[in-house]
Amino acid sequence: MTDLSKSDPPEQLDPADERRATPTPGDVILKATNLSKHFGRNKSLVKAVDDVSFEIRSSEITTVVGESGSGKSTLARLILRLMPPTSGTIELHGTDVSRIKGRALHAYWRDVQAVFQDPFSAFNQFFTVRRLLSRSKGMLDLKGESLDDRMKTAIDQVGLKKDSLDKYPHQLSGGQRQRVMIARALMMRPVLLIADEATSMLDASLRANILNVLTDLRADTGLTILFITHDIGQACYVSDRILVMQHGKLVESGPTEDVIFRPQHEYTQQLLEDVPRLHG
Ligand SMILES: Nc1ncnc2c1ncn2[C@@H]1O[C@H](COP(=O)(O)OP(=O)(O)OP(=O)(O)O)[C@@H](O)[C@H]1O
Repeated sequence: MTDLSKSDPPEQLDPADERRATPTPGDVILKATNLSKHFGRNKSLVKAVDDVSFEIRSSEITTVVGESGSGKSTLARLILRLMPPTSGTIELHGTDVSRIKGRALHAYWRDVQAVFQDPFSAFNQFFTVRRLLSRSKGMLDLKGESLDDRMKTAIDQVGLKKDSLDKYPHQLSGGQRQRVMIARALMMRPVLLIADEATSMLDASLRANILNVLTDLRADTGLTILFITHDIGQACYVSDRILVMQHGKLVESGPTEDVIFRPQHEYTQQLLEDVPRLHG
């Protein structure tokens, strides 16, 4: 019989790691405070993101909605840390990540993954899905799991069959390719998945399909998602919370029900007028 009193004490987790490992649904995992990104100067100054504050909660789908040019993609790029903010902060699990560099930034890029509009550009037409997914091997923290198992889990989570791994891009539909891109992101076991206009290049039926993949992931795995769209109808379909952006400003935010059925800001009301059936 093992003498438990003599066994090694359990490894102590850093409090931040502990929160990461077991986030409670609804906990704030990412917090943006007075975040701004300005381009140009003087007369050509563009305030793409202008003093924006919000929180993203664990196991929720938060959607940023706004018309073209409202600053959605710039906000996504800031959160992805593809560029530094002009001012303001981004905290992940309470740690300021707005200006991190080097290894810390690489670790952050594992935690915060993204899928973009165009599921075609990332594919090399001569590579199978397996080869495409294997390319992220160097960035993965497999924790003893085999690469093959990690790939199969991810493919399964997005509702693709295992034989998809041996397919070439031309053998997949646009929707299937976008699922592969989501699987590639999931292989990193991200804390947050950003889907930036991830359905825009798909036709209506495939669009619904991808939205369902996202809502299923949230329901089945507790994944936290930041969904970015110009379409308030899609925002209503998938979101727990909605953030409405206009000219770089956050003009309204709240639980989906409140924003959709009791919009306070004129701009939100205007966006909703374009979706009469939904509003009715
Ligand atoms: N690198 C840049 N240099 C200068 N201006 C930029 C840059 N990136 C974005 N902008 C400007 O910032 C504003 C917001 O752009 P952004 O792409 O974030 O909006 P968006 O809501 O995502 O629009 P879309 O849906 O059309 O992509 C626009 O006026 C855009 O021209």
